[in-house]
Amino acid sequence: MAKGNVLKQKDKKKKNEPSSKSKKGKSLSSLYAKVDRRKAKSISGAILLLLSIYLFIAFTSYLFSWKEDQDLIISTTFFEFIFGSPDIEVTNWLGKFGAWTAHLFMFKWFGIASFAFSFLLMISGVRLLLNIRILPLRKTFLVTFIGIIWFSAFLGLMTTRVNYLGGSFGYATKEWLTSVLGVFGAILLILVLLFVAIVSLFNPDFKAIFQKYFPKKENSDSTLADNNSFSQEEVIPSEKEDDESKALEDDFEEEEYEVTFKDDNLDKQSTENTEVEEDDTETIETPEKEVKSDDSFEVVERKEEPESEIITLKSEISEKDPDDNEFSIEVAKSEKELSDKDLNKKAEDFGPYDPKLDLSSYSLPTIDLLRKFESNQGGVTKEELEANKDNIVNTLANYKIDISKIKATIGPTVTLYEIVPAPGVRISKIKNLEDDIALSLAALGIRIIAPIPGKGTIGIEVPNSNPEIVSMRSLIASEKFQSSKAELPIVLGKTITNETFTFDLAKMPHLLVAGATGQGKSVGLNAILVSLLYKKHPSQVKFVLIDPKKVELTLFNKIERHFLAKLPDEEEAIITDTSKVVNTLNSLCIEMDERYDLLKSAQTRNIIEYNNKFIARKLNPENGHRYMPYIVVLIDEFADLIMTAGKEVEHPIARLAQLARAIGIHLIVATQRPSVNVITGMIKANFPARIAFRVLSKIDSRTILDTSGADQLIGKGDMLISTGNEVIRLQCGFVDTPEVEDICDFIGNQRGYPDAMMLPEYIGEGAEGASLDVDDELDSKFIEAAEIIVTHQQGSASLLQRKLKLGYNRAGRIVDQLEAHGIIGPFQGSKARDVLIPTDEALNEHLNSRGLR
Ligand SMILES: Nc1ncnc2c1ncn2[C@@H]1O[C@H](COP(=O)(O)OP(=O)(O)OP(=O)(O)O)[C@@H](O)[C@H]1O
Repeated sequence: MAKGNVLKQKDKKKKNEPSSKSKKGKSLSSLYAKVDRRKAKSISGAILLLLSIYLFIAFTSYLFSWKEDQDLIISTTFFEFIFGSPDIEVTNWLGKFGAWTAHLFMFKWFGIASFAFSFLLMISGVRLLLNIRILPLRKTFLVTFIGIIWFSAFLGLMTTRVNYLGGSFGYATKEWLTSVLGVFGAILLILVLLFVAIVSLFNPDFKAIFQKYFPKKENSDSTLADNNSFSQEEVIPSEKEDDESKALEDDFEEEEYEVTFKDDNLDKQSTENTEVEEDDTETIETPEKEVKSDDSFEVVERKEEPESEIITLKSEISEKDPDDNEFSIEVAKSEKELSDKDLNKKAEDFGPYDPKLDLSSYSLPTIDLLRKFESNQGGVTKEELEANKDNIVNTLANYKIDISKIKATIGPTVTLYEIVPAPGVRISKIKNLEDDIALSLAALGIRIIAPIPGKGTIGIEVPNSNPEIVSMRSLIASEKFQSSKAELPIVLGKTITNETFTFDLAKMPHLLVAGATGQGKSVGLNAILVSLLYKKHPSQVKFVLIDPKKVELTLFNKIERHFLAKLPDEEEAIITDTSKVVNTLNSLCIEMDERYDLLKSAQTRNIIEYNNKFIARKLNPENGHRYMPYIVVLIDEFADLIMTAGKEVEHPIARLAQLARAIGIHLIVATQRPSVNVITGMIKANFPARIAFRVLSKIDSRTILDTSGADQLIGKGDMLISTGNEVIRLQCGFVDTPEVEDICDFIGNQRGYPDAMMLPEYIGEGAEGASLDVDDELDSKFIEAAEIIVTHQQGSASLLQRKLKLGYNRAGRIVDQLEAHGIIGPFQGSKARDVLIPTDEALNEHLNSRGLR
């Protein structure tokens, strides 16, 4: 900040105090700003809605009244018609203006397609007035405008003169098109345009549609349908094949591509074999041919062993046509090429996996949800600077410390006076005078940094008498944050040299936050969450929020379906109950272990490499691979947890803190009471990055930062952050509860996932159901699980996890129970277990005979 800007008039000062009295004024002004914005939105929304209704009625009425009104409108000008003789009587329900508007839209412009304008006004109005998002606006406008033009042109073709069907536009288009292309050509062009528009806007799967309405005979199954398919769903039925190939080769990539180009093989095979058919009628293996001629044979083969069938086909071709060497070689060649080239081509054709696709219309919160603090710019007057400087110099002079230079850097809440001592002055001498200097400056929160690392000067931080609020808005809008390429970018505040302070949580990799009550800890935590919400898509990061105080984080409930993760079967995503905290932390440990397994099987070292590989479609989801969002675990009031659950909490936290960095789980642990029995050695050792708001004693400061200083902060967001090697003083960005609420509303009102992200299930030792065993009570989902296993003929726990949305442990237990009841075979290493019951009917009988139903 330029010095000129900083030196503010004293009379402005009072307004800048964020607390108590002035807080009221501030929140009022921001309230006005908000109310004004809302008002403007509501008013324009209401106007659009009314316009929409007006147009709709005018257009509808026009359909009945156009004959009577048209003469009146055409025979005169607009002004004469509207303002001229009151004797002119129109039939339109909305009078002259209604008649004229409808005439304009329906007759002069686009005909009956003009109704779409009313529709567009309606969805815009509802969006502004009620903040309800019926449809994505941009796409709807695009589609509707194209639709209007097309319809008008299409209906124009049907008419012989200008009328309300296609309007003048439709008629003119028809005239021109028919003169250029003739009637038939014009119709053809219009239909082609429709097709092009549909394909480019919606890209429908014509094959699927065709199959839906003209299903193949039960036997023809997937031969042709699968030709182009590479989607995850469609690969699912072939799980059994996967399992077999798993046994052969652990390499998931190859497996995936086998599934992929298998289909193309069939395609190619079919064309090639059709040629065979011409030459040699003996080659009955032609898939297409077989579909037609011998359905049952083909189906059995295809359903159960499509892959091995391909192999059979290959060998049969080469074996059965030994004379036709040329032809055989051709087949072999093309297959080799497929196995190498198609592999890459498929991935290229299909494009990389896009984790955001499920919520592709998601938009990041807009900056206007955050408040401006323009009228609250704090600052330091020249007199204040002079007075402080004189005080420092005099105090030091009293102790016979000479200084050769002094320089002031003004920050948002603190001014840093940098002193260059005269030669021969011992630094420790100045440091020891900390309290005396503070006394003579009559200010709280003096901090002496002797020396400032890397500068060779001694710093004395003196709080400004009129601290400035650092608005979250200014931080989020800062270029530094916006251009940040960090995985988990966080903007926390401004340094005392007024630089925006950003960091990457993924690199920290965990944060310990401490501060006495009322010093800005909750605001700081909100600032961290808000930073992530302003940068990340719901598919990229999930929060686990633990809030024993029960009130601090409730606002974030609204973004449950977008950003939160929770235990299965839990109603509330935000955890307030200590016993559930233990389960959640242990569940996170399970998630961590699972992620490590996945990383290992993908031969990657960390989440970034893993996700990149997944995005490049080199990992097969059928083998349990999935895109991994980062998980940020935020624990507010850690002391409470340690007091109630002790080691039970400490142990999983220490484990996560030690191991979770590579797999994208990051902890933020906050506490009011930074005593050694809360922040134990084990916790401390694993949290190199620590934040301290003001604490009450030097001891507390040492407990958190390993150095004093936090006890001398001035509160209200004044903080120190230690990243292991240096301690930086920051003024934390201020984000108020209504702002957080607005942001959560903004996100919550958008389309979300069906549910919060499910963490793996963890059942603690003493918890209900822990003793559930094969011999004991069956799991409530046992029957459902058995049915799924038998229907899919695949005995795998991951299938159950997916289909029944179960945690890892519970699915594992159900699998054990299924084995005990003879429904699936024993564990076979990497291969899926055998399913011992062939059909649903057999399963029914089996369950009945054992009295399980
Ligand atoms: N960064 C900031 N800038 C300006 N004022 C702040 C800032 N942070 C906090 N404050 C002021 O301090 C008050 C208390 O902050 P906050 O609620 O975050 O404290 P806390 O440490 O979380 O307290 P507790 O632990 O009791 O919840 C806020 O209402 C606000 O007026």
